[in-house]
Amino acid sequence: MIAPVTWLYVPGDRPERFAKAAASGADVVIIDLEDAVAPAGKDAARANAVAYLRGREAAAEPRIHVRVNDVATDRGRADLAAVGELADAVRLPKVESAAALDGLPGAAPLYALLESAAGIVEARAVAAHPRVAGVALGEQDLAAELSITDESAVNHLRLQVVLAAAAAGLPPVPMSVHPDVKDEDGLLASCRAGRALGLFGRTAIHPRQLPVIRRAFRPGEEERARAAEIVQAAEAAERAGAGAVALPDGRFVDAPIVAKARRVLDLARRLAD
Ligand SMILES: CC(C)(COP(=O)(O)OP(=O)(O)OC[C@H]1O[C@@H](n2cnc3c(N)ncnc32)[C@H](O)[C@@H]1OP(=O)(O)O)[C@@H](O)C(=O)NCCC(=O)NCCSC(=O)C[C@H](O)C(=O)O
Ligand SMILES: [Mg+2]
Repeated sequence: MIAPVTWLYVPGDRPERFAKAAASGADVVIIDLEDAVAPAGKDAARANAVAYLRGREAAAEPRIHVRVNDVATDRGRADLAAVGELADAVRLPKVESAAALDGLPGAAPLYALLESAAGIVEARAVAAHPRVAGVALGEQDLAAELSITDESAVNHLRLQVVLAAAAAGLPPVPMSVHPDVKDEDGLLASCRAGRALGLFGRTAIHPRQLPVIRRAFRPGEEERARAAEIVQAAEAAERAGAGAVALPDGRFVDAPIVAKARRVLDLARRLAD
């Protein structure tokens, strides 16, 4: 299965926006009970999320995740108890150790947000926890803690999480939010840089960011044509009963390259206009 490309946050205290988010074309909608909601709105946000999840059709698209408050707090644990059986997955903010995930109730798949120095340092152990279905960075919190303003410095942190996820056999890591919703050029450039680092897909805060993200992660024509060439050569070799695959230019390709080429073609089809 190809991992989600677009993940759209919607604040839990804006229930009139839930249906808009669900109809936005995002692969995953994340109802946020954490930082997008002011303390005074948090009880209502949880109730809104529960009501929406109870009212939706079973197995409906897109998948709906809920970001709860920090499960080290009473509020976070109460969020988890309320939405854990209803959401398709629960997103945990500010995870700083694998031990923090031990014994969490319910069976919901958990996505761990690593958004502090401690969280990044513990990325491998967190990613390897049996309850964890995916990991991601929270770059706004990280930047605040580490005073990082340069994206090339953030890349160092991103790579640590990319490696941790891959080593644990998790899906690829989606990029963190681009906070300036009007900066489409900056978003596109940043997505392409992230893609080159092995990140895949991105969380958005506004529906207008979704087409930009899809465009950034859509394989280019040259990449698609190259993948098609590899797959055609592999299929021709298979028909001929040959083990080794040679491209018309004489280069050999092996099974992982063919598998990657098939993923590129799947992605190009999925993200075609
Ligand atoms: C960023 C926003 C506050 C902007 O809101 P607003 O100024 O009201 O947007 P617009 O007027 O442009 O809205 C135009 C229409 O689009 C709909 N809309 C906007 N945003 C959303 C959305 N997220 N989901 C669904 N629909 C949305 C509006 O309803 C308008 O529709 P219409 O009236 O029919 O024209 C706002 O976009 C927003 O609140 N975004 C989400 C913020 C959020 O959830 N933040 C938490 C995640 S950030 C994070 O995770 C950081 C991380 O933790 C880290 O540390 O890095
Ligand atoms: Mg955060």
